[in-house]
Amino acid sequence: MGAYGRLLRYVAAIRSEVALKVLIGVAISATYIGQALVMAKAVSVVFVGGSVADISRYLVIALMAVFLRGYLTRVMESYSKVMAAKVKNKIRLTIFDKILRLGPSYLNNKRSGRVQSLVLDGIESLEPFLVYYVPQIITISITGLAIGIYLTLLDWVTGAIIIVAMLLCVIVPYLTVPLVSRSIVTYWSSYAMLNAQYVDAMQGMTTLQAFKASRVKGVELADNALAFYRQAIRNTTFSLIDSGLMMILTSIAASITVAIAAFRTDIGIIPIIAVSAFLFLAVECARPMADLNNYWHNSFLGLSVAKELFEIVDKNLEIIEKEEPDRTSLDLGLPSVHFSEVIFAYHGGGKPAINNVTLDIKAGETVALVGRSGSGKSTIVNLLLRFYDPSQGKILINGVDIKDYSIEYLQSKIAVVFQDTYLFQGTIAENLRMARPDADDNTVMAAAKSAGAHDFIMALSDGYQTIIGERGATLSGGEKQRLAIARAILKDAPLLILDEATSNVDAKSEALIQKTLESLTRNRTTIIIAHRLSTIQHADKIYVLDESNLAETGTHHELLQLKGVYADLVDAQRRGDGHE
Ligand SMILES: Nc1ncnc2c1ncn2[C@@H]1O[C@H](COP(=O)(O)OP(=O)(O)OP(=O)(O)O)[C@@H](O)[C@H]1O
Repeated sequence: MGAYGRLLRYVAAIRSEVALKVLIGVAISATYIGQALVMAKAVSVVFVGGSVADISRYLVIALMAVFLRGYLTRVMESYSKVMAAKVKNKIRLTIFDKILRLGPSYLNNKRSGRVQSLVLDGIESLEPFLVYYVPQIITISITGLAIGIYLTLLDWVTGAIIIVAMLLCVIVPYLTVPLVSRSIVTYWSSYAMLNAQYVDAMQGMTTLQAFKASRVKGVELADNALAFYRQAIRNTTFSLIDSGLMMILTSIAASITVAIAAFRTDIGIIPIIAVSAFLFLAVECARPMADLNNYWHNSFLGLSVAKELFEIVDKNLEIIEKEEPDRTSLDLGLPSVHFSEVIFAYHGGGKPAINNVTLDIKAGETVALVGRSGSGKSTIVNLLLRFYDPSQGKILINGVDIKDYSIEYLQSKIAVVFQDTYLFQGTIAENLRMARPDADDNTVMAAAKSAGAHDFIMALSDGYQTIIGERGATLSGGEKQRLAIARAILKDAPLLILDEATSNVDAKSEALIQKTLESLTRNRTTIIIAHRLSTIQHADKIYVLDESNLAETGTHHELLQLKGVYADLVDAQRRGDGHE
């Protein structure tokens, strides 16, 4: 089914609202038709020399129709907004849910500005089609049919001309679809590209300024804005030509109708009142047609965006959940983790990010993963969280393949402190409660205290209610990391992953956090990824990765004695020439 047909399914989801809107639309048309008929009557009364009282009566009825229409139009407009909010919300939820299920691997290859344009502006542009065009075409079918039948009964020749003209008005705009849609697709692409570049420039503002590249980026943005402007003008031109053609077509049809009706009256086939009826009703047929054409043009952007939206809806999930997934085996004591000859390569990544890696982490152990940058440590975490599935090999937790677990259940049992802490626009308390929404204030505060975050939070203007900017823009790297640790403490999951957990904090905070982490790891199975090798000397086991392969395994002392990769890393760190 094409994008149009699929969009209609969303209209079906709000069918009662559409039905009510059509009803109001028909009522509005009825006021137009009523007014036209009354005016026709008034004009014919003038011709036969009727009294002023008669004419005034008709004019009063016409005036009442005008007021009633004004009221109904207002009701319909506000109702349209409610409908629009409902249907757009429904589509946004569907897309958002799908993107979440597609997971990080999907977004890795996308520009965030592009996805943002699609989900926000793209869905916004569906409103004219879903909320205006579709109800209008149903309304026109009903009222057009009624007027057509009425006029055909008055005079079938003139009535037939009006019906043919109305059909042409619906069909003709479709003939320009190939031309206009090409132009709109280009328009949308240049808009999405401009948006993506803008978001990119905003996010990388500090880098641009540090490298004095703001001007170059500004010129690039200006060029793209110009291209977008040109495309917008081209679209408007197409739209105006099309609307102009429609206006000419409807005017010609109305004039021919009235001329033929006048001629047939003159030769005595139809009465004079019929000419007046044709005169006014022909105009009433043209008006909703012009509206329809308008809605059609406004719908075009949405219709081209819809294809892109449905590409997301149709995208196959790479991470598929089992039909009746396991939701219990992770509750059986502390988890053990086993990687069995796991191989994994990212899409477009070329060589495997981890190659034939076997790990054996016993329940309650604290193990460390170390290795040079790019050796595959974070990839192991990504696989454990099922952001990706291994190309070969198996990952077992508590002896069960992680593919057999419900993804939500699996992820609820793992607390991670990522290298790059993501904080959302909102209060500190809200950001912490993400880990456990039902946590009361005391529990939130206790977690922050344990993570060494309480003091700096209290020093902020509104304490836990302080709003932190997007991505925690108003906090230092170390502060963000302590909030991330507090989140992990709040989550209270049996498997804890600390990815470079203390890399962003000063020596004093690090000592404090180390103490917290020691108590935190006591009743958990913990995987620590650390470049500061001093912090993992007491780990039960250290796995050393080297160029995607597992190079060495052992305790700190055993590995030092091996005088291999680990000993080199420790040596390099001692000499103070960086982490590697
Ligand atoms: N999303 C991705 N797409 C493609 N390749 C990736 C992706 N993420 C990581 N890689 C590649 O996979 C390899 C392993 O990366 P990984 O992030 O696991 O290393 P790491 O040991 O955690 O490095 P670091 O200590 O610098 O964080 C690297 O070669 C990296 O370039």
